[in-house]
Amino acid sequence: MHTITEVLPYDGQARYFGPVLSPEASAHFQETLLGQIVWESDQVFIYGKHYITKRQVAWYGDKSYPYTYSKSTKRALPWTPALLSLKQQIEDLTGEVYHTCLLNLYPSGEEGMGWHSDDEKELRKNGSIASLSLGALRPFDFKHRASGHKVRILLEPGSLLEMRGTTQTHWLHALPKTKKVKGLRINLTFRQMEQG
Ligand SMILES: O=C(O)CCC(=O)C(=O)O
Ligand SMILES: [Fe+2]
Repeated sequence: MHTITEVLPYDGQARYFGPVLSPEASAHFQETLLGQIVWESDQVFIYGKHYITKRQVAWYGDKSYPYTYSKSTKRALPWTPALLSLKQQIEDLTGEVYHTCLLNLYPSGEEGMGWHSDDEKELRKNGSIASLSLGALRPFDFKHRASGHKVRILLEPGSLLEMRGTTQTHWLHALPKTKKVKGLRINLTFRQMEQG
């Protein structure tokens, strides 16, 4: 069984399960996803300037759900067998059902993700988001919107973090850049849609 650690002190729940995949299974899924997922570069706008990131993204789901970010809309691709297998394992662990998955590929520690919350209107309000990490170990930060309180955790290879309840309302999260990490990391966030 997994020892689940609650990482937020108040105003939401973020449950860290630790590694839920063996190193062998993690390596297998990492290779499969690298080869089979349709990865695309992300676009960001910073102070009105347009940048193409080295981070790559992909969007999969039960149906062709639209997903809008950085002013562009993508449609979810159908699940691959590897994604369905991971989705099933994660649903068994969390007791939730997910409709979509956003994948992020960080080639090294030089790529990260800035402060945000996953509170788009397409997502179920106060739903569950299950974040599975493959590859390099990376720190992951939470910041409370009102108090500024910060919490840092380490996302181990093969680990699962579930954010639920009012987490997205009260807390921001980020994947900080770090020069210390040379290896690649893949993150999968399984999400519940409002129209799921
Ligand atoms: O890579 C991560 O761990 C974070 C990804 C994330 O926050 C997101 O996709 O919304
Ligand atoms: Fe996020």
